[in-house]
Amino acid sequence: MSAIGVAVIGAFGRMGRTVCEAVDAAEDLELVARVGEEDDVEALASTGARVGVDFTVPAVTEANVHALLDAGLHAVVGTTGWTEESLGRVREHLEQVNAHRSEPLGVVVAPNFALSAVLAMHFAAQAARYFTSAEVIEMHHPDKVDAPSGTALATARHIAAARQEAGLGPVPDATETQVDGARGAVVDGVHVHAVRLRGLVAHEEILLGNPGEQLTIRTDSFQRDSFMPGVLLAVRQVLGRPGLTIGLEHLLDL
Ligand SMILES: NC(=O)C1=CN([C@@H]2O[C@H](COP(=O)(O)OP(=O)(O)OC[C@H]3O[C@@H](n4cnc5c(N)ncnc54)[C@H](O)[C@@H]3O)[C@@H](O)[C@H]2O)C=CC1
Ligand SMILES: O=C(O)C1=N[C@H](C(=O)O)C[C@H](O)C1
Repeated sequence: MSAIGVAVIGAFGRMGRTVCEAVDAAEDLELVARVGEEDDVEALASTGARVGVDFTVPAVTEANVHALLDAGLHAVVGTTGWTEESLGRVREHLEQVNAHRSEPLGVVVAPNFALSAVLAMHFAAQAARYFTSAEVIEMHHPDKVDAPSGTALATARHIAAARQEAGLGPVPDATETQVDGARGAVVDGVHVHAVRLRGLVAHEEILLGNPGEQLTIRTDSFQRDSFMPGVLLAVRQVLGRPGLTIGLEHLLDL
């Protein structure tokens, strides 16, 4: 069987370079294009690429995905910054293009491709209904442009959904006076704190508290290699997953 042609968008960034190496090293994949800021994503139609992998910046990732779909490519996206609205536009675009195609296109968007992070989010959502308090602390390298991290946003939203389903009320918090920002950002009622520190890569702690006890769930990516098994899994599976898939957990049957 011939190798799957892969184009990497954001190929000269931290994640893009690591993805290029991982694709190069995989026997069933062929790296056919490295796309930088000056390159045209729609031109990928003539490169033999079947899947485009996007690790760029929040400001451009949605436009890149639309351009990939217009060029007839599947997309795997790790870039953060997605909203319900931007995901909705991709869903609509997929419906339009797939109505005219014999091989329907798929898009996988995941805030984190590391197995430890995906499991941490999953376990946190499972545990959330048993705890009165829940807070998320994400810790990253200081070159990261967005805060809080996409992973922390997703974690907080999963926790909030689990709390709501279990009928839990707001987390207890008697804070009345504070320095602005001292309690972090509040995402669907869950406080999220962002640390930026030289030496870190990508880390997250989920703190769950009850009277007299605490559960801490922690994930650490010490190297960007940690994201690669998930990225390659998504590249291989997106070919058989028409439409929009949000989160690696769906590819892991969690
Ligand atoms: N889902 C996941 O598992 C992970 C997601 N990320 C996310 O991936 C994104 C990238 O992270 P890093 O690689 O650390 O950032 P980076 O800043 O090192 O790389 C971004 C690259 O995108 C390029 N770029 C910007 N606009 C472009 C365009 N229009 N076309 C092509 N390339 C363009 C930049 O020149 C740069 O080389 C961030 O949103 C980050 O949060 C990072 C690690 C893991
Ligand atoms: O920018 C990063 O480095 C990371 N970004 C993603 C996020 O915002 O969640 C994934 C991981 O945390 C690394």
